[in-house]
Amino acid sequence: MAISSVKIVGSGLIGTSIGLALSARDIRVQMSDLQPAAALLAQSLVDDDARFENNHAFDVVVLAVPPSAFKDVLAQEIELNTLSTFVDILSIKTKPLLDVELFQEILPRYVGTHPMAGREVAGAQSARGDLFVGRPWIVTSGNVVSKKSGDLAAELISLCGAIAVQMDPHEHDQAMALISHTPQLIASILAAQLVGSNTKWLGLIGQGFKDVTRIADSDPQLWKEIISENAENIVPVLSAFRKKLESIESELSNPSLAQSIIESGNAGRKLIPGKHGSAARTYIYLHIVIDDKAGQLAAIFNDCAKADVNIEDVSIEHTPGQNTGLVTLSILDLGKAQILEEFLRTAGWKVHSTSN
Ligand SMILES: NC(=O)C1=CN([C@@H]2O[C@H](COP(=O)(O)OP(=O)(O)OC[C@H]3O[C@@H](n4cnc5c(N)ncnc54)[C@H](O)[C@@H]3O)[C@@H](O)[C@H]2O)C=CC1
Ligand SMILES: O=C(O)C(=O)Cc1ccc(O)cc1
Repeated sequence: MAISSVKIVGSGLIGTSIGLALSARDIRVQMSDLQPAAALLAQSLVDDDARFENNHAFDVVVLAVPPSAFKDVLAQEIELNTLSTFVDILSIKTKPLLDVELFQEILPRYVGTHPMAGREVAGAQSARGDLFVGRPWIVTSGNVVSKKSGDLAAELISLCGAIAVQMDPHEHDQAMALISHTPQLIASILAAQLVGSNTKWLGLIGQGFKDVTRIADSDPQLWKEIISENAENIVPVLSAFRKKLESIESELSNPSLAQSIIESGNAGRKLIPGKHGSAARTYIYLHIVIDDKAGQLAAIFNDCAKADVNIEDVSIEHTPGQNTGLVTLSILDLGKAQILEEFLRTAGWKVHSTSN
């Protein structure tokens, strides 16, 4: 392993999550931030015992700041770290590259990246060491990067448990417009429709609305930067969306049109890859009705281990006050799912299977 120490500039959600992941793999980490309180909190969470000399040569310096702070932080860190590899994790890639290109001499030591994992809540207090596990982590720097720096960035991504995906910066920004930035805008606009609406109706809101609008809780200060800096790529996606809305507006009373809208959505959802960013998979779901008492979940997992069947995912539905709950296990292999279903049924569980 080549990385032994890392400096992380920006002790917020992403910087601290990277720090936690690295520290768990015995990498020494220094957290830093414009706000001393943020840096102190992050350092306590990540690696309270870390002590570095003033002129310590970090293997990697991670720039985990908002886009607006990027250029100044980069200039400052280049001065301080004459040998380090620099890795940024900004959500946009074309504009920051122009800033990096002002420092031609560091291009071989500079790797632009973007972890495709995050949360709608900011700050070190929201960080999670497992945030990146199994997630794609885009790398947008190409041939100009030295082998050493490329390898260090790849190692950092791997230590965080993520999967590196190579991409051109322009293509990255176009892709983000479709899969991240326009959805953020639409979720925000949808949630904003609630403002001033009937409070009795608000009390009826269920999980569907919450699922679709979770990211409407995102940080306006960060997103004003991401959206405005990628406006060029977002506008065509938004226009196509607007045209679609206009085309269906006058015809919604037509049941077959309404059906085709929902069917197109079903088709789009099926295209979303499953675990590890691979192609969409077909899962077998085992639904287990459980009694509302302590230890049920542990007992199910215990039986899964006894049956030697790998569980890809698990979800729990439970209504407070109701004396039953529903645990759903996702299994990839049909044969294994059948073995587990039989095993659990014999062990006394109420099991029902479905597939997607
Ligand atoms: N929030 C998310 O889900 C994701 C965010 N990103 C990117 O990560 C970067 C950071 O975002 P978050 O961690 O969510 O934000 P955050 O607000 O949680 O953390 C940013 C931190 O940077 C610090 N900072 C600001 N200016 C600074 C400066 N000049 N010097 C040192 N520190 C400075 C702030 O004080 C704050 O602690 C952004 O560029 C964002 O695009 C990437 C993937 C996901
Ligand atoms: O909260 C979520 O699910 C996200 O998808 C967060 C996110 C925000 C910004 C990014 O650049 C990448 C991921």
